[in-house]
Amino acid sequence: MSAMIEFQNVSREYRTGDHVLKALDNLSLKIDKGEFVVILGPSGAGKSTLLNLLGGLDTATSGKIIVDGENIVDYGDKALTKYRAKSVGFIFQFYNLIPNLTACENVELMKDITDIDIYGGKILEAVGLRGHDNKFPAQLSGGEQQRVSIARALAKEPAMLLCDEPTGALDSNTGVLILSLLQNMCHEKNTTVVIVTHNSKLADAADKLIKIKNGQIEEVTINENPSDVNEIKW
Ligand SMILES: Nc1ncnc2c1ncn2[C@@H]1O[C@H](COP(=O)(O)OP(=O)(O)OP(=O)(O)O)[C@@H](O)[C@H]1O
Repeated sequence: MSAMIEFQNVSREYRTGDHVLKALDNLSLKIDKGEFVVILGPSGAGKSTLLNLLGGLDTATSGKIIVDGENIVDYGDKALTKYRAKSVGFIFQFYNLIPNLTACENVELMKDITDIDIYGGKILEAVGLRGHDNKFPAQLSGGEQQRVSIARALAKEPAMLLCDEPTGALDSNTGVLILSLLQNMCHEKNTTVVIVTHNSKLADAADKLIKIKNGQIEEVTINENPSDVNEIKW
């Protein structure tokens, strides 16, 4: 497998007065195309910072982030916007749904940035939201809104899906349904999936487990026989 993503000596510093906090400290890692990657680490370790840098939502202080052969740290605003729109699907805890569009319309919005046919109702059904197509975000629960945002991220079939605690607001059955969908995207569409979580049980399902501590890599484990998400005892 080719290394689709490579962090080379990446640091992200935050300065407050004389104090410099290194959210990421000279971190290097590789992620292959189509890998199901789980990132674990204590609170404040730098997990979200890593995901934000990879998604082009934040800029590294130093180092290179190579994606498909290009260093995205060098991208200007226009190239970054295109990168985020075309290559990356975000599944974050904030939903960012458009309030005056229905669930189905929120998903089908992705038609504007992709060439693939998108049938909102079908994707909503896959995330367990059959029959909710015509509801507006305010008529849905927090977990349902999160599933609409997940459906929206899946709809554009991006090369990579970046997920920050994707099941945080969901009950355990729905959480497994979503994780299973993500694992299937990896296996069937060769999507690279990177999940930041506090749930260490997900480690068994990962092709690659990356543990982060104090902005640095603590351990990388390759799992030769990852479990199916549905087989894990949650
Ligand atoms: N905008 C910011 N300004 C200053 N410090 C920040 C900023 N964003 C993050 N940090 C600091 O960077 C460090 C890493 O934060 P990050 O959010 O990446 O951690 P995390 O591993 O995702 O934590 P959690 O599991 O609690 O979400 C923390 O010490 C945090 O306080």
